[in-house]
Formats: sequence, C-alpha cells, structure tokens
Amino acid sequence: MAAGAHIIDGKAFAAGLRVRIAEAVPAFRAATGRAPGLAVVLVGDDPASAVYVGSKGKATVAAGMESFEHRLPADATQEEVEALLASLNADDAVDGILLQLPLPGHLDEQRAVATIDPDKDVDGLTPVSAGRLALGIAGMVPCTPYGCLLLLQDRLGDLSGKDAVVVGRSILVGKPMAALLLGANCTVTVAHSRTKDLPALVRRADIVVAAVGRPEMVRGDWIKPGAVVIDVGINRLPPADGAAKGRLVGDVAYAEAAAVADAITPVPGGVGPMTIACLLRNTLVAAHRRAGLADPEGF
Ligand SMILES: Nc1nc2c(c(=O)[nH]1)N[C@@H](CN(C=O)c1ccc(C(=O)N[C@@H](CCC(=O)O)C(=O)O)cc1)CN2
Repeated sequence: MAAGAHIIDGKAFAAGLRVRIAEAVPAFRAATGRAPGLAVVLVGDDPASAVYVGSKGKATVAAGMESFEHRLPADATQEEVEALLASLNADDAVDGILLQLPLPGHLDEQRAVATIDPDKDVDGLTPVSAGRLALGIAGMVPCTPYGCLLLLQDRLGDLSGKDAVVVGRSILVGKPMAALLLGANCTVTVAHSRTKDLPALVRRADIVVAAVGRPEMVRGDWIKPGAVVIDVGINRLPPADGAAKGRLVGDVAYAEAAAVADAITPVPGGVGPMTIACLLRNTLVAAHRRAGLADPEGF
C-alpha cells in the first residue's frame, strides 16, 4: 500500500457519534419524562441478522434509550409481521421501528416495510421516507448511506461539485446514497450490472461508493489518484488453510485502491459501525420530532 492513503476510521467516528448521542438523551428525558424507544423486529433465524439485532439492542441501551426486541419465527406470515409492526406504530413508548432485513423468502419486504409509520421509520426505507429524501424534505435517512455521507464530509468538508460514482442501486444503500450526494451538490452517477465500461466510469470519480456485494470487484486501477473510496461491502471469503472462518473483505480490492486513493474505508471497521451509530441518531431525532421538540443540534 502507498504511504499517503488515509484510512478512514469508521469505528472511531461511530464511537464518537454514539457518545454525543448518549450525552443528548438526558435532555430529552428531562423534557418528556421518558427515554427515546427503539423497537427492532427480527423474523427467522438468520445468524448474521441475529448478531446485528443483538448489537443494536446493546447499543440502544448503552445510549440510555429503551430497547424493545421482537422475534417472529421463520414461518411467520405476512399478516403476522404487519400486525406486529402496526402494534408498534400504535405504541407511544416506541419512537423508532426497524425491521431487520433480509426477511425469509416467502415474505414481501417492501410491503412489510411500508406498514411502518414514516415518523417512526428510523431505517428510512418506507416509500414516504424515500420520497421525502428524493424531494429534499426533512425525513428519515437510511442509516448506512447517512453514515457514508458523514465520513465523506469529515474527510472532504464541502462536497459541492465533486464527481461521485455510486456502484450499486439497492434500496438500502445505492439509491439513497445517490440522493444524499445529490443533496450535497455532487454530480452523481449510479452504476449497476448493465453499466458499460464500469472501470472507465469509476476512474472519473472524485468519490467512489462501492455497494454491490461482490468481493473486491472494484480494482485499484479503476481509482483516480486522490479519490476518496467508501467501501460498503461486507463479504466473507471462504476459509483458508483450515481456519474456522474466512476473512471479511469489502467490494473494493483494498490494498490496490489504497495505493492510489487519498482516503479509503477499511472492512471491517469502516462503514459497518456507522450503520448502528446512525440508527441511534435517527431514533433520537424521531423521538424529538414525535415529542414536538426541535431536532437535537449537531447531528
Ligand atoms: N433493516 C436493515 N437491515 C439491514 C441493514 C440495515 O441498515 N437495516 N444493514 C445490514 C446489516 N447491518 C445492520 O443491520 C450491519 C452490518 C454490518 C455492521 C458492522 O458493524 N460490521 C462490521 C463487521 C462485523 C463482522 O465482523 O461481521 C464492520 O464492518 O466493521 C453493522 C450493521 C443488512 N440488514
């Protein structure tokens, strides 16, 4: 790796954000007599999802907020999932609702997510939240892309006029990331599996956000010298040499890209930890809005 490339420490940034969120909770408690509440719903027994849900619960409690965890079996029906979400919509102690994804294959994710009250949609995934983001109206912003934006602004300051390429067009990351970068006055291109000459396109970018879910797909010679590279991918490689687990890698060939980039997020320890910190941030914001208070400052 070239000396020069700055490694963006998402873990440290997220830890700092979580401290500031925890410091803001007592003022909310004093104003309302209660703590902000986050409900997380897990359907089925996907091991990675169970770990993420456990981490979210612990982080919520550590921030001084109320955590409500709901688990439904893998064979839960669409109606059961939607009935649980509707009951959380009606629960005044709940400011934020997150439905952990992916859902088991027989369930319709988009229909289930659309059941969530947009004012409690701390994952920013309902059609109303997506519409507000597209229109530039205050609302809830999906956690991972918001975390990427914070890391980019921390590194680059004003993003105005930067050429940004987002590789991937998922509802969870690619599409909202593009909307956020556009909102920050970048010139944004969204690339996907049908994009022609992807390496040439990425080579033009000042900012590259890789969110395709394909291990090390973005190569070092695709990166413009001095670009900032945000790697959203979290891919586990097959175990090597009798190891129990394979290595985690991103969607970017890290060592190659770090040799030319101005700055790059590592995997792990880059974007991943920002997801949970931004979920807490969104819960704090949702709680303030639901209580009729001004948005907390500095988030
Ligand atoms: N409803 C949602 N579902 C999912 C989301 C989401 O934002 N909303 N995102 C992902 C999973 N996710 C949170 O849910 C998540 C993924 C990764 C991390 C993280 O901190 N990763 C670490 C590495 C962890 C490891 O060692 O395996 C890192 O990158 O450093 C946090 C949260 C899908 N589902």
